Amino acid sequence: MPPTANGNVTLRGRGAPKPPIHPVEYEKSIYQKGLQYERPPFSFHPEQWEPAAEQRMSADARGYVVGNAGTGETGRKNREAFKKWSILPKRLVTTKGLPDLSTKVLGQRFPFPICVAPVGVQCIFNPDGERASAAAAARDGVPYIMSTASSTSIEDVAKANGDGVRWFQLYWPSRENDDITISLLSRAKEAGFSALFVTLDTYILGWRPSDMDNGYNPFLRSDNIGVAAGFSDPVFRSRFKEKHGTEIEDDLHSAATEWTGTIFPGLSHGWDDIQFLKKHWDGPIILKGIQTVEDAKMCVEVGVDGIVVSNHGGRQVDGGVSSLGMLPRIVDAVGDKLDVFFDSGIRAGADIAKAMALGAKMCLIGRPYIYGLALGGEGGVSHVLKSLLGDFELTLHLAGIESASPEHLNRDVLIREDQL
Ligand SMILES: Cc1cc2nc3c(=O)[nH]c(=O)nc-3n(C[C@H](O)[C@H](O)[C@H](O)COP(=O)(O)O)c2cc1C
Ligand SMILES: O=C(O)C(=O)c1ccccc1
Repeated sequence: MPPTANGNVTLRGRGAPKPPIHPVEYEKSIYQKGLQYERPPFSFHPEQWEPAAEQRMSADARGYVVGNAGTGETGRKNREAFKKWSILPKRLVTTKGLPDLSTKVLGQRFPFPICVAPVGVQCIFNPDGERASAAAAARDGVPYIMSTASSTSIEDVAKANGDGVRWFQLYWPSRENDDITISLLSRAKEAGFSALFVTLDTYILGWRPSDMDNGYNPFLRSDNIGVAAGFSDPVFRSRFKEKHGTEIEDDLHSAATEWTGTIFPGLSHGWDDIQFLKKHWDGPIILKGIQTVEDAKMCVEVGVDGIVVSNHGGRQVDGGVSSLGMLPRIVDAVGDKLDVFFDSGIRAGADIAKAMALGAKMCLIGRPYIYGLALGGEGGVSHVLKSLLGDFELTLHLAGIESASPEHLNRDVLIREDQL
């Protein structure tokens, strides 16, 4: 095995992950161990993760995670968009080692171009929920984005993530609740979250037939599993007491309803409000849910550090455009002015390669790691992350692509299938 190309990547700042193992080592160890030793908790086939996890979940959890908005058209388009592009493998490309998978975002170099997407209420899928996924991400050298809608408190997620890199995703309360927003941001900062991802596409949940068929809202379960991040907030707690005259614990249902209404306020903020976040967050700000060139240009204008080209996995606007479809235009318009992250539809290593070739600097992994969590807790999340990275690494290596940097992984390595 050639020496690792990225073994000596250095990371600045707090929370830099330990040098991770090279993804291909995962494959090597599996072949070497064969069937004699411990096997991964479930299949390596990325397309089997969803059906396998579905079998393990309750109908409610299944509908919630697999479900999309409306007819599911945008969810399907997200996947179809990847199939329109194909990789052009090159031959007799001599290299000194395996490809360098590192990427630079937010002024820092990271060993791998993936991070864990913010996904709410993970205790639905495994009792360890966010603790398990945050621990796996840290172990595998992948940044973890914690959702405001987590079923674990900010401080407990930070603890599980240890010296990993962690970023906080904000579901942004409306401006009359600025004190709650400030409290969430200061707790996140205090707990070592170094960047702020602000989700713009979900000020109210989309039209979700599966959840409505099941009468299911993960926040409003009788066991109150979905609300830990809010119930642990001192400002939310005192606001609730002022308003209702009781402690949260004395009226859990009202408190859960109140928390849902706080982080999904029903109306959108405006571009002017971004200045408020800049004032109260000392660190990079990334706006998540961008799908148009016009909005991407506005993000440059208001002076944020990055965007996530995302349609929330097709869960918000049914009939909306595919996220990958919009990526190249958005990159052309703003790619040299801020960092472009990408999600919605990544399911395998080749998908990461295609999104990066179209200009993304880092991809957020969404549903696949939740399937890993449902199938195998922390080990399951780790298996998914390592599998995606190993698959990505060998895809680049065997296509003669020397690194994940734009110098090597760019549009020249892709061709449109419909133009052949
Ligand atoms: C069950 C579930 C819960 C999610 N919760 C959040 C959330 O709390 N905050 C957020 O910004 N995005 C959330 N998302 C969206 C993801 O961050 C990401 O954009 C999406 O999963 C990408 O699509 P994909 O999983 O189909 O690749 C959620 C997605 C799913 C599937
Ligand atoms: O389902 C989602 O997409 C989402 O963002 C969410 C997260 C937590 C609770 C409810 C919805």
